[in-house]
Parts: sequence; C-alpha cells; structure tokens
Amino acid sequence: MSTPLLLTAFLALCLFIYRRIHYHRYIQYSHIPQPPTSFIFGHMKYLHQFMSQGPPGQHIDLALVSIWHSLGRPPLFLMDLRPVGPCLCIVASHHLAEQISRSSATFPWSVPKSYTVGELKPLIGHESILIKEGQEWKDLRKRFGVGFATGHLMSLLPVVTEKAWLFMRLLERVKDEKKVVKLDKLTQGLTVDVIGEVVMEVDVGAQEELLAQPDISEHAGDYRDQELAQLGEGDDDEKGQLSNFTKIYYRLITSYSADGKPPIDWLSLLTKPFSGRRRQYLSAKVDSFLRDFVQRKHQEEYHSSQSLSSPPSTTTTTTHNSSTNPKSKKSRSILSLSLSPDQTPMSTSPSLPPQILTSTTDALKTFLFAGHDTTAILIGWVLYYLSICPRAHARITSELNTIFGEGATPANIKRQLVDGPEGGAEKVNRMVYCHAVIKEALRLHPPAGTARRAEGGTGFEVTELAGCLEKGGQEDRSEKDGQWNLDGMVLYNCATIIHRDPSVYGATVDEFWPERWLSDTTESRKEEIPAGAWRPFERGPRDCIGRDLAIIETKVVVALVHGRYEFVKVGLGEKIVDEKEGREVVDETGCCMVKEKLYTRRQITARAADGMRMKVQLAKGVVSGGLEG
Ligand code: HEM
Repeated sequence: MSTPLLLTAFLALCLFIYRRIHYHRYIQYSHIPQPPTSFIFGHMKYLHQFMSQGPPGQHIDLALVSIWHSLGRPPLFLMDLRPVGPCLCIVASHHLAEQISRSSATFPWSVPKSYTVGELKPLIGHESILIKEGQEWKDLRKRFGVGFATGHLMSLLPVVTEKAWLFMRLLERVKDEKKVVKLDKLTQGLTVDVIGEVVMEVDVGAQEELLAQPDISEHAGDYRDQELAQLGEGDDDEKGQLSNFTKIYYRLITSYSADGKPPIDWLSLLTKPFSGRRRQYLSAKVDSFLRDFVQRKHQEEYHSSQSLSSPPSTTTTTTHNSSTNPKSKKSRSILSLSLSPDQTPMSTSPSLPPQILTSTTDALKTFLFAGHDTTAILIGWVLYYLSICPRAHARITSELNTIFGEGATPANIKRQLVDGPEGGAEKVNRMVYCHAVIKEALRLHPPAGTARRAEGGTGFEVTELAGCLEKGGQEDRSEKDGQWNLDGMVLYNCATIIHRDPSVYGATVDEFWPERWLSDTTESRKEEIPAGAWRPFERGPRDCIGRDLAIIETKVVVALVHGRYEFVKVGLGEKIVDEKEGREVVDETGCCMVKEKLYTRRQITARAADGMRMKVQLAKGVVSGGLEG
C-alpha cells in the first residue's frame, strides 16, 4: 500500500477514534449535570482534585459531597471515569434514589445491581443473595427472610447478650491495661461472634481469640502479619478449625486493602478486578469450610428429624445443641430455618442438592461479610458520638435508668435482657432515644450503599419532582427539576450526599442531632424528614435483610456498656480540653468541640479512618470492681 494511502487510512482512523471519544465524553450523557469534562481524562482529574483536597485517604463519598456542592447541588451528576472505571451517575436526590430502589413495571424488584458488585464474589460467592436477580433472588430472600424476622431475632436476645458480655470482658481488659485500642477491632470480634451464633449457631470464638492474645492494643499485629502456611494446619478439633476459619476469613477481608493497593468499596469504583492467587486461596478455604459445615448441619438435622429412636448425632459440629440431645431442642439458627422443609422442600433428602448446597454456603458467606463489618462500624460511631456529646449522653443515661432501673449494674442489665424473650424485647423496644442515636450515626456515616444498572436500551427514566424547595422555601429548585434517561450507566445512590441534603435536614444537616428522629414534636429542631431521605440500609425490595439484627445488637451493647465505661477518643476526633478550666469545650449544639474531625475511609465499607482509636476507662462515679458485681 502506498504511503499517501496509509497516511489517509491513519488519519481516517484517528478521526474515527476522536469522534468516538468526543461522542462518549461530550454527547452521550450531556443531558446529565456534570463538572467540566476533559477529553482524555473525563472527570478523573476533577475527582482527584477533590480527593486530594480532603484529609488523607478520605472516602470517595466525602469528595462527592464537595463536588455536589460545587455543582450547585443538582439532583444527580455524572462522574465519567472511563476507561479506568465506569461512567457513574451519582444520585443525590432522595426522590430519584427512591425511583431506583422501588419496584416498577420494568423492574419488579427494583433496578438490578451493577456489575461492579461482582468484585465481591471471592467474599460472598457467585450465588449470593446480594448479587442474584429475578426469581432466583426472590427465592433466596424468602428462604432466609424468616430467620431475619424481628420476632425471631428478638427471641435470640440471650445469645446476642452473651456475646456482648464477652465484648464487656474485652473492654474491661482495655480499661485495666490503659492502652489505646482500635475499637473497630473489638467491635468486629463481637459482630463476627454474633453472626456465627445467629446464623449458624456456632461459637466462632473471634472475641475469645482476642482475649487470648497477649496484646490487643493498637500496636498489636493482626492476622495479616501471620504466614499463610501457619493457618489451617494441624487443627483437627472443631474449636481449632473455627479459630483458623476466623483468621482466614479476616485475611480474606483485609486482602481488599492489602499491599498499599487502593481499597474498594461496595461501589468498587476505581479498582480493577484483583484476582491474585492469595485471595483465591483464601476464598477457596472459606468456601470449603462453610460447605462442609452446611453439609454436616444438614445431616445432623436430617437424622434427628428422621427417627426419634435413632441414637444421638455423632457429628463433630459444636453447636448450641450438640452438647445436649439434638432432639430435645430444635435449632433456631437462620441456617436451620432456611433448610427446613417449609423453606427448602428439597432438603428432605439425606444429602443436599448441589445447587442448594452452593446457594446456602454463599448465603452464609454473605451474611458474615454484610453483617459483621457494617454493624461493627455502627457500634463504633454510636459509642463515639455518645462520648463527645454530653447532651446525648445524658439523655441515654436517663432512658436506661428508666428502663433498667437507676444504678443498675451491667450484670443486672444483662439479666434483664436475657430474662425471657418477652422481657428483654420489651426493654429493647423502649430504647427510643438510643434508636434515634443509631439513626443519626447512620445518617452521618452510612457504612454501605448500593450501585445499580439498567441495561442500555431499557429506557429507564427518573423524574425529579417539581417544586422542591429549600428549607423555609427560600430557594426555588424547580429549574433543576427534570427527567433523565439513565439506562446503561452505573447508578450510585449516594446515601452520604442524600443524608447531608440541607433542603431536607435544614440548618442542622452537619450536626449530630438525634432529636430530629423523635416523634416528640416539642423538639425545637425537628424536621419533616421524608422516609426516602434516610437510607443507610437502602430501601425497596432489595433493602438490607439484617437491619433489625444490627439495631438490636447495637442497643444491647449500649445498654450494657453505657453506665460502666467512658470512651475517650484519641487522635482524630479527640475532644478539645480547656487547659485553664480543665474541662472539655462544648459548643452550642451540646457536643464537644474536637481537635480534628474524624472522617471515613474505604475498606470495602466506609469505616472510621483510624479504626476508632480509643482509650476506655471507668465512667465517673463507677466504683471499680468486677463485671459480675
Ligand atoms: C449497620 C449495619 C448494616 C448496614 C448499614 C447495612 C447496609 C446494607 C445496604 C446498604 C444494603 C444494600 C446493598 C446493595 O444494594 O448492594 C444491604 C443489603 C444486605 N444486607 Fe445489610 N447492612 C447492615 C447489616 C446487615 C446484617 C447484620 C446482615 C446479616 C446478617 C446484612 C445482610 C445483608 C444482605 C444479605 C443484603 C442483601 C439483601 C438483598 O439483596 O436482598 N446486613 N445492607
């Protein structure tokens, strides 16, 4: 071919590529509000600029909040991260978020999950309820829903309380050692233990593991520091296997932020799939342990249901009931309920069909993952806010005194919580102010979110309702109202932005103000808050199945620890103390002023940047003495 011809072909190719890029960058989504677009970098440079303006390693949501403000708070905006990441539509209006998460004629179970959630497959499996769609998802939700019903969870209060008591023992030790700990590590131990009991009825022993460590302070090494070869070897008994399982599971989770690589979040934003051998290895180990467990559990249930006269089960599984005759007490774990013939008719055969075995194993992985980290983060924030907000602290104290009795010791409160499901449940339900604190902590720091995607060509459209007014009716936002076709894009319902919308939350949007959630209308700052503007558990058919468990668990922890300990934040979020007065400085909102704001980072979920570094000491007025007193 001659040179001019080659040159012409080359120029034609360049023109073609230029026009393609030009179309994708400037035309394809030009109907969506967006920041200035770079021909080469899309919005990556813009995002980077906002990321680097914030504190080191801040969660991307915090940068998105700033970008949203810089754009004049549109109901949605575009973040074109191609070719490194997806073309993201950030949904900032609760009206629009609702249209994505609710049932519609096109999507009866809401807009499908985005492909980006696929990054979590090593953790949650391919058949996970979190990623399945259509009838397959619906069947899974029905099978497991019964175990997550509030009534059933309340009946498990004694189990949750026992695990929270171990958490108290950990706090007791931290208090005695007077060292700084990363509270997240302890709360994670607690939540893993609770999930183990509630879902599988096994003692995973995560907190016992921590108690057995010579050092649990912030400087202690974690499971990441141990060699892989040390794990999973030489432990033939159940306890050893469970302990190894916990370690391996932690390593799998932390592999998402290991080696200085950028961590991912639920959105899996900028990270390319990381299919390292190490993660595959850990994932396979977790899978094999749980698969084996489900099979044994099924066998155990099958044999006990088959014949009353058959000898007691000889399996090695250490469950609540295996120490006693399995026939004498029916297992109430979420796993057992899901395997009952009512929920899974195929489970009446001696061995589980492969499909049920896989979906059940993946469900366990999902519950472990989705249930422990988020709840651990929530407990950390609740304890933190109570420690820096004397106003909220005083109200909780008064609420607990009313419910459990003035001056009730932790041991006494524990007895009241486990004293029959009705008694405990009634008390937990009365923790109304605590509920408001939980809601407010989740409003300010939602640990997780949802990413959805309607296939291109489905014509999926959202409409911003007309007449959205700023609080007090001062700013008419109607010029921003409109209709947008969003198919083909990754849709991110950004709870962090939605929860910080001044047009919903008014002047107190950035304040910790639990009173806004009380139905008591005498509260001066109470706002009219639409249900869709609070969505830490997301909403619609695909909302969080474990919401009640997380709330019950957090309430039990608050009831037990509040009166006995004082949590003292160290470093980020530490209180300013007036040297002359020797007192903390309280601002007009009734909360203490802090030296440097505590913020979130990404590690799959959004967690406190420093792991919630705290010191724990006895609360003022508590006389030292053992827990059992
Ligand atoms: C504070 C605690 C929690 C928060 C903030 C939270 C948040 C969320 C969010 C935002 C979703 C939607 C995810 C998506 O659309 O991709 C979700 C779904 C889910 N969560 Fe939670 N969660 C919490 C606790 C739990 C617990 C304790 C469990 C179980 C033990 C759990 C199990 C699940 C499952 C299975 C789903 C998928 C539901 C479905 O698709 O049908 N979560 N959660």
